[in-house]
Amino acid sequence: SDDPVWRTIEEFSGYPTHPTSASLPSPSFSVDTETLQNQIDELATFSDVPAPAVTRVLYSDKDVLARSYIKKLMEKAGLSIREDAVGNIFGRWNGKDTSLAAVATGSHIDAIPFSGKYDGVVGVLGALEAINVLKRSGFQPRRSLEVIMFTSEEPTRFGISCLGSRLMAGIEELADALKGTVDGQNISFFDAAKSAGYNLNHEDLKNVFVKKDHYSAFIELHIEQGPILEEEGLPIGIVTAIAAPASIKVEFEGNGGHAGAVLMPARNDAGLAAAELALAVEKHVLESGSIDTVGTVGIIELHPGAINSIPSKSHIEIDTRDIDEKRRNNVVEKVHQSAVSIAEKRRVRLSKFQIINQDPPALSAESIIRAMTIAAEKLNLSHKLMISRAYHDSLFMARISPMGMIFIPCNKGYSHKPEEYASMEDIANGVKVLALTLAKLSVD
Ligand SMILES: NC(=O)N[C@@H](O)C(=O)O
Ligand SMILES: [Mn+2]
Ligand SMILES: [Mn+2]
Repeated sequence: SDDPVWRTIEEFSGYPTHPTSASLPSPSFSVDTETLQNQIDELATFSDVPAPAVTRVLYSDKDVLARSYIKKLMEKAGLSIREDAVGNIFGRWNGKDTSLAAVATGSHIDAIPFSGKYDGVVGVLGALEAINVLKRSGFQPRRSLEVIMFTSEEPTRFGISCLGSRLMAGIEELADALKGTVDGQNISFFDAAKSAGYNLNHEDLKNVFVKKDHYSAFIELHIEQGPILEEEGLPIGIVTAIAAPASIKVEFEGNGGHAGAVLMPARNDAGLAAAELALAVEKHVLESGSIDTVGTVGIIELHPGAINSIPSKSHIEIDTRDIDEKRRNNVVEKVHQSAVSIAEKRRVRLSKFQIINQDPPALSAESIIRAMTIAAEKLNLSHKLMISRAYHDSLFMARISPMGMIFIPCNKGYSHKPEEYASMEDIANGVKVLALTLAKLSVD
């Protein structure tokens, strides 16, 4: 064919994609943008808050509705559907040689409180459309292609990020920790899962573990969640590494007391200890010597939470990241020292300093970076190599499979807020690069 994309697919698959019989209309390598936009908009309606914001928390009623919606779309795409014990959902398109390890792609649909409708969603609905694009083109994969909707990439309900992909990566500690894990309403992980239709007990968690060579490759399409691609007018980002996230839960306890009657010298205010620690996080991050080090205190809760009562207990959750694991660990250590010295100085008890996760960064596989680069070039889409400062399920899929990520621009780099937005033109470009990359990797 004279069409560069076809030539590429023919090259990839080693056989003509254009069915020779004159009867079949020649297909076009195009994304059904209207349907895809409708799907993104419809999925956003499964939310616990009114539009344009989206809140969709793990195993909530809206999450269950959204999961059924995804399964319906997988069925429509002609995929065979499987769900594991914690609700990771798999849609498979069998290749010509099902004995070969499959190529997987996917992302998440859970959304933190008051966020947008593109984070993760583009990587799930876009993956399904990439499959549809290849099917419409008459392409037949050699390796099977599998779309994965990961359970709970966001840490909202149980404070654990990438819960589904961590378990797939076989992280035993997490399986153990889930035994005693409860959410803010004291509902256990297992009870929450049961309420969403996942009747599992602790023993079942190991069945979620995936063997190292189960997949030959994993690719995730995602909005950049930063401003670079938009600022540089580039449609495609090829991710080379994902920064290393860590999260910490800290609690201080003091005597509390009456806001009027207790004089300042007699106080040991757990609230002020929390405030001081939050500023210490910022100080340690700013002193790391690198712009790549970030730190956020996204949660501070005070008990009893009354204006005229001195806080007797404070609960703080800290998120710190860096592409340099050692530098990130230094920050974690310094934050720990600050928590201890603040507790001493303010005569409060440091009742909890719990490191929830302290993950290493992940590198993309050269082979997949090459396949994504070729795909972008064949599609005449300018692109750049870049790192991801946000974490993704890819961070853990990299432990069991060669990994790669495709970024598309998003409005002003906004994310985790209702103003999050990616144009359908940019999404369609991402879907095409993903489709071509999947085609290539499925015949490798
Ligand atoms: N991609 C993304 O937003 N992941 C988040 O959970 C994060 O905090 O990085
Ligand atoms: Mn997110
Ligand atoms: Mn995401």
